[in-house]
Amino acid sequence: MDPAFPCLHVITDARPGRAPLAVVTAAVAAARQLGATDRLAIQVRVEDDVTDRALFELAAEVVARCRPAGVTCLVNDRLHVALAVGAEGAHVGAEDLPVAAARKVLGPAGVLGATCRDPDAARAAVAAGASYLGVGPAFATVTKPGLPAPLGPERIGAVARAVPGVPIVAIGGVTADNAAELVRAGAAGVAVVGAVAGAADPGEATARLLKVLP
Ligand SMILES: Cc1ncc(COP(=O)(O)OP(=O)(O)O)c(N)n1
Ligand SMILES: Cc1ncsc1CCOP(=O)(O)O
Ligand SMILES: [Mg+2]
Repeated sequence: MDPAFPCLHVITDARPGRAPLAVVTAAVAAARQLGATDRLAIQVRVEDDVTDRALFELAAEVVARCRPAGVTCLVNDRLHVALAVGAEGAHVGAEDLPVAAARKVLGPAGVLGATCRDPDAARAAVAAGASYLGVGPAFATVTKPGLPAPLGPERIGAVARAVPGVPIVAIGGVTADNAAELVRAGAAGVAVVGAVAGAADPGEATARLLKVLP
């Protein structure tokens, strides 16, 4: 697996009342303080009713904070915005462009994540051009409604074994207290919303996660 692949994906929470840019600034600063900016990715994720213009403006500000620090920036769902802001890549799921189409839009060099929940879907997504896989929900989460039952570490490990060498990013209910269990099961890293965006001190929360990840 690529040692440079970020093991911590902090996903923005742009719901009303949240402060995504303050969280991103704190997370990048925490990673910089640990000399771990190459282990951090920021995924810009907004609710579906947010306009492309609003997402573009947010993502451009995130890239402006990530690029100088060497932090990877990914954009959720909307490939055209990822390209427009010069992000390293994007993440797609079942309601987004199919992986092969997303790869075509992104080009061969982009980082393309795909959501999977089982070994067959994982093999198909990698064959279609996914660079890494987001697998979950690992544990119960209230951040995203309507998800299937949690997979747990074992089933996330089964997905990882199906696609050797492809980074598996576990997502859903992940915290600094359960992240190491997911890595032991086979995940290359984790993605979080609430554990950082909902923390009283997002920088400290980022540091705690980086300290328990490979
Ligand atoms: C790292 C990572 N894994 C999974 C997801 C979920 O993406 P998706 O299935 O497209 O759902 P939305 O995030 O669009 O609601 C993710 N964003 N990141
Ligand atoms: C977008 C998404 N996809 C699967 S779980 C999830 C939300 C994860 O949020 P949290 O880290 O707060 O559980
Ligand atoms: Mg999506």
